[in-house]
Amino acid sequence: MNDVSADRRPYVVLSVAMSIDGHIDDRGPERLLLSSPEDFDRVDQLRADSDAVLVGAGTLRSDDPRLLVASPERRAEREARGLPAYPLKVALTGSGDLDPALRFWHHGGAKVAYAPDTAAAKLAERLDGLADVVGTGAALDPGAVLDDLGARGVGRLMVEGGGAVHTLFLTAGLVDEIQLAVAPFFVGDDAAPRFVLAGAFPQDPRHRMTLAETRMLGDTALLRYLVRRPPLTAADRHWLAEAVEESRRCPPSVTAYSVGAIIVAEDGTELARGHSREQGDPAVHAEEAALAKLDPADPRLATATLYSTLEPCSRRSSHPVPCAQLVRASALRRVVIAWREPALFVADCEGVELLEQAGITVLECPELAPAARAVNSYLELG
Ligand SMILES: NC(=O)C1=CN([C@@H]2O[C@H](COP(=O)(O)OP(=O)(O)OC[C@H]3O[C@@H](n4cnc5c(N)ncnc54)[C@H](OP(=O)(O)O)[C@@H]3O)[C@@H](O)[C@H]2O)C=CC1
Ligand SMILES: Nc1c(N[C@@H]2O[C@H](COP(=O)(O)O)[C@@H](O)[C@H]2O)[nH]c(=O)[nH]c1=O
Repeated sequence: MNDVSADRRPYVVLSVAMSIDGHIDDRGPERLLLSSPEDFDRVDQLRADSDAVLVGAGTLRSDDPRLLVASPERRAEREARGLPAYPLKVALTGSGDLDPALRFWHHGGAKVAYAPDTAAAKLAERLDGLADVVGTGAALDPGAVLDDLGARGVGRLMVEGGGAVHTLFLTAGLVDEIQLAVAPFFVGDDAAPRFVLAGAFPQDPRHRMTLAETRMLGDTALLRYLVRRPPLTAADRHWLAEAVEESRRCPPSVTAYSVGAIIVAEDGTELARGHSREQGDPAVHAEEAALAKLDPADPRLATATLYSTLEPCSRRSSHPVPCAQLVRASALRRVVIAWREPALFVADCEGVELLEQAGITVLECPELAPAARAVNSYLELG
């Protein structure tokens, strides 16, 4: 194993589709289709957005999945960004008993398998170069898996299941986000596989997750939970609401968002604020305008928070440097946003991911998203 610290671990998104009664499959020989076509498309997008996709040995044996990015456009888009067409494929096994004939090993790009040390040597021999095989110590250790993936440059990991693997990562407190698709039917069989097994989950009645988003995908409901984010404070809500007020000052534009941003020191002092297109500059963004008013060496920035009504941009045509990069280049380490950027001007904004990859804490306040969005109701947001 590579010896690296936990701060290089990837952001972990757990994705699962379950029936209303919490099952992720039935007991039949075929894979049960729970997702709607629209939800399968979400899964494909999430794979394309990930650096690695991980499944457990149980899923490999029962479903024999190929675990690819199906869309040629998404693969081309990855390649245009300098990435391999397919994310790294990752398998977890306790026993090391994985058949080299499984389709997993023969499609897509690079593969890596993790197993306890006792099983790893046997598996490496059996796979004979089909995948990198890495021992994680005496047990199958998910933290060691994340350390090794981080050292391989994986910034964003998608965990696709099944139930034992979901339980392993969740009970270890290693999941950042859950994308839970709920299919509109019952399986009605106690013995069918469940989303999770019994276990001690850090998220219990006293530690509730943040429901960041609900989305209708055909007949399937997508629930997006932020799992291990510290809760927002009353001061965070106050300042974000103030940023929404600031966004109302933006000169109208049918080709750009109206955004407000405020930078607040740890002691609650407002340091700077800005809004889109302020002072007659048709291209300036709110975060950029606020940052420009501060000395980059201001020592208060390191413990300050940037409140922005919209996710900082990751690509832009207006100015050369996107706001997520400006924030990364500043001393700021904490960002609170109300609203993720919809796919209107940019297909896939990665502002939050870019910030998190730089170790910046990003918190979302879903209850202020409708207000931030309402200021932009003149745009065709879909
Ligand atoms: N609806 C959905 O979104 C999805 C559904 N599924 C379904 O999930 C089911 C499979 O789930 P499940 O059987 O739980 O299998 P998993 O895919 O979770 O893999 C379980 C295996 O991983 C290894 N493992 C996991 N945790 C540990 C641990 N703590 N210590 C040692 N080894 C560990 C073991 O491998 P080994 O056996 O080699 O020792 C274990 O058998 C299938 O029916 C599949 O269709 C799967 C993915 C998504
Ligand atoms: N049935 C089911 C899922 N099943 C999972 O999808 C994976 C196989 O993908 P592929 O290689 O593309 O065929 C595998 O892990 C399988 O268990 N996923 C979902 O999002 N929704 C669903 O309804």
